[in-house]
Parts: sequence; structure tokens; C-alpha cells
Amino acid sequence: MVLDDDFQKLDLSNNHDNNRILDKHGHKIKTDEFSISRGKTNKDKANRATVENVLDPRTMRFLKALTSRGIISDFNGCISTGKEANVYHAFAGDTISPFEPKTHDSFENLVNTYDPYSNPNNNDTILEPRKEYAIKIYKTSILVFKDRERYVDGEYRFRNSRSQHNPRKMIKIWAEKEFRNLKRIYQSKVIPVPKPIEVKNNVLVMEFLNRGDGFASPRLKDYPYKDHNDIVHYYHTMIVYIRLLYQVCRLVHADLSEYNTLVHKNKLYVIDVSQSVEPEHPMSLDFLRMDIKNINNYFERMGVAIFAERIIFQFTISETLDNFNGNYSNEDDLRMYVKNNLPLKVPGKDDAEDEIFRSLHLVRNLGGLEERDFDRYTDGKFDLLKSLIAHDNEKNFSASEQYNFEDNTLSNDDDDNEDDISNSDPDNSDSDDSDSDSDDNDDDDKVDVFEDKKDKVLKGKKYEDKEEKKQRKQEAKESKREKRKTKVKKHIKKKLVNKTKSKK
Ligand SMILES: Nc1ncnc2c1ncn2[C@@H]1O[C@H](COP(=O)(O)OP(=O)(O)OP(=O)(O)O)[C@@H](O)[C@H]1O
Ligand SMILES: [Mg+2]
Repeated sequence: MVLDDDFQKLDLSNNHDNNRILDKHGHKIKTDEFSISRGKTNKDKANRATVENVLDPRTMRFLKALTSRGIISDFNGCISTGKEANVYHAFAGDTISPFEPKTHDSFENLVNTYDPYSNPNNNDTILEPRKEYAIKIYKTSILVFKDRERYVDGEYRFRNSRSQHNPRKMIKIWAEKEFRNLKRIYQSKVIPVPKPIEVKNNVLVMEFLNRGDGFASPRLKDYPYKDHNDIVHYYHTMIVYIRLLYQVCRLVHADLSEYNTLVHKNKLYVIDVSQSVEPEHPMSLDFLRMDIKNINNYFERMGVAIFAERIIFQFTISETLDNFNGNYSNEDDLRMYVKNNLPLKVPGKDDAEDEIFRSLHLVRNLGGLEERDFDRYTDGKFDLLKSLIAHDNEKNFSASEQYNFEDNTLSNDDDDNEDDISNSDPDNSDSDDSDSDSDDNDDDDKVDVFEDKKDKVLKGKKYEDKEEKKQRKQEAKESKREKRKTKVKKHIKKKLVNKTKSKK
């Protein structure tokens, strides 16, 4: 299908400068597969969906603006058509690289005689190759937008975006978000990313990562690893980058995978940071766990001995690392630390504990603390998430500990009930009795959640003899009476939680 025909069919109902723009520049826009090599480029068999989905007249106007401002000089073929955006190849415009060939001959000729090291001015200085750009153009179809909102909602930087329900405006915000995230990572100089050049509405211009023969550098998924050690190197690098993104760039990628990383000049480049969020985002820790799980799944499939997810999570969010003497921003130092200090995953045991870790409701500060966790907090079980995660992993995440926690919580709930009763009549000895009854019921249906269901009846306290039971009840009552003395009263708790919430 010839490109021109295709543009004729574009729905240009409003017959004004759009037509003129398209007529004037339409022949330059190639949307077929991008293959810039010595061989003939196949005639433009524009993919109708590509043209209509992405290169609508408004987008064409933005491209024209970028061309006339000299940011880009030629718009070539399509590198990738994704679910959210298409990525095209372009050359930098005059304003950027003074070594543009002065003669703007036909694009076909330019493409076929492409030689990045050509010397158009025929003088003997070696010229820089012509700068190439990747142009990421977001699709404006509303459907795609549905699952993006959770990344923008709760994002401090976009709190004022009233345009949650105007997809065009949301696309603009989305592209700007990717540009800003790219810029922040690029300027941090700790993680390689394509250099961000410009963003205009739904069009993002960035450095094109060329593998040297005009084709795009491969995604990690398609990268031809040298050997097993090479795979392990990229696994450790990926883990270090997750930490550097969090600690230095204050970002969680939220879609980190072998598809959104490229290997360029033997370095791992991170791309597609449109959905990345800051640690303050309400779901940042869930996205972080998802990224870790995805990376682990990929490298486990590649035969790498991986680390447990919660170990990687702890490595990521702990500000300081035990026995680390290197530079916290240096990837080589951190990679060495990962290699020599993180314990490898123990199949079976770690699987169960990672399962628990995935389901944990992780809180970042008191504001996110649920009432029942509050007791655990006041009882010194943990303070904020950092201590919950950072030290003594086994204790916090061993299945038995988790069970004891549940157990304590239930007993804390008892305390609360007791608390209510004792509030009303602190000296009422009945409360002890009623308490003992409720304690009795609770005990009976309190089963070991990690035991197999079938023998739960045998495990209940129904089957212990009377004497022992009496003894146990007495001790339980004593310990509860002791605890009540130091217990934070409910109304004080509420005050504390409200106070910290208002401080946020
Ligand atoms: N700067 C770049 N240099 C070279 N290739 C790039 C660049 N940016 C993106 N690409 C290529 O385009 C593909 C899609 O880019 P990106 O992931 O940012 O868009 P996307 O909308 O998320 O696409 P998908 O939905 O397929 O993930 C990448 O996998 C990569 O192969
Ligand atoms: Mg992507």
C-alpha cells in the first residue's frame, strides 16, 4: 500500500492546513518497518493501523513543528509498534548536528545511501556520525489509557491534572511524565538511559540506541549473551539498577522487564519509564515487588541462581547496607556487594516465605498503618517499614513468626475487647471471666494456619486435659493483666494515629 494513498484515506474532514501539511510533508513520513541498511528499503507499505492509530493530523502537526524547529530532519521507518506507543527512527535536525548533508535530496536516496560516517563536506576531519533519534509517539486511543490511571493517580507530581478524563490531555501528561523521568535518571548519571531531547504533546524525542549497523540495539530479551557469567552479570546489574533507581533517582520503574531494557555498547540501558512512580506513590512498594518478581522470573528461566524476592526488596529500600564499604552510587561496587553478600534463594523454604512477602500489606508510615498493625507497632514488633524490612529478615518473614503475629493480633484484638470492657469498668472482675470465656472460644478455634487442614481438630485445645487447661488459663490471665498495665489505651492510640496523619 503506497503511503500517499494511505494519507488520502486519512479522515481529514476539516479541510484546512492539515491537508497542506500532509501534502507538503506526507511523502517524507515513512511508517513501514525501519531498516536502514545498504540494501533497498522496501517500498512504503504503510501499516494502516500504524498510520491511523498514531500519525493522526494533530501528531503530524507536532512532527512538522519539530522538523521546522530543526530538532529532527527526517522521519524514517517504524522501530516498534507497542500496545501504548509506536517508536520511529529519525535523524537529528540542523540545529543539533552541523554535519547534516546540505542537500536535502529525496528521502529514499538519503536512506539508501545512509552512511553515518559519511563526510558530506569532503574535508579530511573525521565527522561525528549523524545523530539519530528515536521518536516515541503515544497512541491516543482511550482504551489503552484505562490501566494507566493507577500510575498517575496518587502521583504527587500530577496531583493537579484535572484532565483525568480527557484522554488527549492524559496522553500529554503521560509523555511528559516519561520525559521527566528520563531526564531525572539521565541527570543522575548512575543508570544508562537514552538521552531525552524534547517532548511535544504525545511525541517524545530521545537518543536512538544504534547497535552500530543502523539497527536498534537489542532488548535484553533478544540479547545474544556471551556465556552463563554474562547472564549473571546482567542479573546483578539489573538488581543494582533497581536499587539505584529507588535510592538515587527516587523512582520505581513499575514495568521493569527484559522488554524494557536494551543492551547498548555492552551496557544495560533502561527505557520506557512512562509508568515509573516516586516512592511516595501509594502503590510504589507493590510496583517494586512486581518488578523484582518479573526480573527474578526471567533470570530464573535463563538458569541463573536467583536471590529471594524479599532479600532483593530489602537490598533496594535499605538506605545503608551491612559490611558495605564502597560508593553507594557506584554500580561496580554495588554489583560486587550483591555478588558477595546476598544469600542465594533456598528453593522450597524461600518460595513459601516469598509467597508471604508478596501478600504482605506493606506500610510506609503511620498514616498507612491499619489499626490492628498499630498494636504491633506499639508493642515494638516493628516501627516503620524500613525496620520491618531492613533488619533481621528471617524473624520478620519466617512463616512461624508471621503465624505468631496473627496469633498476637488475635490476642491483641482480645485485649481491645478487654480494653473496651475494662474501659467501661476497669475493676470489674467479671471482665476477666467473660474474657476467659472469650479467650476459651478463641483458643478452641485458633488453629495452626500452617498446619494441614485435615488434622486441625486434633490440634485444637479441646483435647488437652482439664488440669493443664486450668493452669494455662491462669497463666494467660496473669500475662494479660501484666500487659494491660503497659497497654496504650485505645483513645490515646487514636490520638497518636491522627496526630501523625495530620503531620504527613
Ligand atoms: N531510544 C531507543 N533506541 C532504540 N530503540 C528503542 C528506543 N526506545 C524504544 N526502542 C525500541 O522500541 C521498543 C518499544 O519501546 P517502549 O517500550 O518505550 O514503548 P512501549 O509503548 O512500552 O512499547 P511496548 O508496549 O512494546 O513495551 C523497545 O522495546 C525498543 O526495542
Ligand atoms: Mg515498553
